[in-house]
Order: sequence, then C-alpha cells, then structure tokens
Amino acid sequence: MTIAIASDHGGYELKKEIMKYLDKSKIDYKDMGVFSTESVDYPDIAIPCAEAVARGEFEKGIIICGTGIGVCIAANKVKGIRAALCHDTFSARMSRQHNNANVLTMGGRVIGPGLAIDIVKEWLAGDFEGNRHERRVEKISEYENSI
Ligand SMILES: O=C(CO)[C@H](O)[C@H](O)[C@H](O)COP(=O)(O)O
Repeated sequence: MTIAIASDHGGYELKKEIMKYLDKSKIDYKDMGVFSTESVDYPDIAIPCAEAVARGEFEKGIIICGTGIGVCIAANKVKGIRAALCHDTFSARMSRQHNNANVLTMGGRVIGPGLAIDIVKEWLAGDFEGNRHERRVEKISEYENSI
C-alpha cells in the first residue's frame, strides 16, 4: 500500500510523528509537503495530494492541518475523493467500513501523536463493507458525476 501524506504548517509536527510510525511499520508513503513550519495556505497542500489519490497514484491519503477541517473541505472538492475528518478511532474505522473514505484528515492542533497514530492504524486496517454502503457511496458518485 502506498500512501500520500501532506500537511500545512499547522499539521507539520504531527505529520512527522505519523511518518515515524509509517517508517517503523514499513508502510510505503510519499511526503507531499510541507517541509517546514513556514506558513502556507492549506488548499495548496490538500488539493494536489487529493488529486494524486484520485488519479490512482496512491491508494490512500492522509492530510493534516491545524484543525483537519480546511484540508477536509478542500480535499472533498476533488472528484472521487471521500475525505473524512477523524479525531477518534471509532469514526476512523467507520469512515473505512461505511464510507470507503480514501483520505483521512486530522488536526495537529487538536490531537496528540498517540491518538493520531491509533487513528491511522485503525483507518489503514479498515475495509469497506460494501452492500448497503456501496449503494449510498454510489449515490454520492452519481451526484458528483452529474454536476
Ligand atoms: O483547518 C484549517 C483551516 O481551516 C487549518 O487549521 C489551518 O492549519 C489553519 O487555519 C492555519 O492557521 P494559522 O493561524 O495561519 O497558522
């Protein structure tokens, strides 16, 4: 599995902690920036990362900003992206099982690395359950394709 990971300055420190976990777990990823705490605009980070996932270059994406909100809104503007803002492990699991989320967003100013890593573990391990959830996710895609 190859993951695209990105953050703005507000998520930079948490992204580094998550990359340490991914390294330790031998999970492939590409760091799509930022590479310092210099202030940037979160859409400039979230959209290219989400586009790379939507193009199929990466199976999943993890995007972090201060709250996780801005990057989630921006990523969800990219066709084919189902980004989920998760600050607890239950939501992370559900976002995979029920929503087939392909991008996880979190806020580096909201949660610490311990919880964030548990969320990443849960999210990466989760599988889409399909069935009734397939029909619901399909309705979102149909709408997306109609506009
Ligand atoms: O979600 C966000 C924006 O909606 C992010 O938290 C940004 O990281 C945050 O807005 C950045 O704020 P700053 O005061 O410019 O560091």
